[in-house]
Amino acid sequence: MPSLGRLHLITDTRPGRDPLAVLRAALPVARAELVVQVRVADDATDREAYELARRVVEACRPYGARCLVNDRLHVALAVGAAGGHVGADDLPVAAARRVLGVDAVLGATAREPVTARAAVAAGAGYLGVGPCHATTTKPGLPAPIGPDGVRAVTGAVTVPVIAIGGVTAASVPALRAAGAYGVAVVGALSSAADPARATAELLGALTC
Ligand SMILES: Cc1ncc(COP(=O)(O)OP(=O)(O)O)c(N)n1
Ligand SMILES: Cc1nc(C(=O)O)sc1CCOP(=O)(O)O
Ligand SMILES: [Mg+2]
Repeated sequence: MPSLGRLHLITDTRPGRDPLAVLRAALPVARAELVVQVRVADDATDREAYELARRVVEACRPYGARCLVNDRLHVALAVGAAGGHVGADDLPVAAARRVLGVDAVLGATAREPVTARAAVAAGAGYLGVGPCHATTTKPGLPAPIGPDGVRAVTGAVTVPVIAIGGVTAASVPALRAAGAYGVAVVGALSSAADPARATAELLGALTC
């Protein structure tokens, strides 16, 4: 199985955003280093999630980039995505693993070492760890854990840790120094004036 990409782009489906335009800008720059996580609003229909995920899988294919689907694992299976991502309100990790199968990419959210170890024992292949910094993209999150919180998790597991929450190119070096394998972003690409350039900056920070 190919190694996990280091730059995870999470789709921004808030009103006025164009997640496919951001994806089309990022793909030629990041290619197989890009993982696209299709994340839709809770009140989006399965049909809407399916249509977006189908288009993302199609766009990723020529670049060797992989698509994951957040929460809705039946959509991941239906579009032939590489896998999915689950958190505390979603299917338990072991159940998600049974749904997706042994070869799928399965990510789980973990905010501290105990839940991180439990998620890995249950079958997670990578962990989404955060929020690293303050973010306005998702309400209701706990306080930011910063690079020290990321370090606590990376010290407890051997799977790749993807740092999330308020991540920018400027914050990547400290997160890498804390042991993060990669980062997941919404705003750093979706709100960028030039998403291709922002992709290059994030990648540069991730790979230096
Ligand atoms: C890479 C990554 N990390 C964490 C999350 C958050 O997942 P979750 O806690 O299930 O919250 P929702 O995204 O479903 O609102 C993520 N999606 N990706
Ligand atoms: C979807 C999500 N989950 C988070 C978590 O910490 O679990 S933070 C987040 C949003 C990340 O968006 P941005 O890059 O714009 O801060
Ligand atoms: Mg979730």
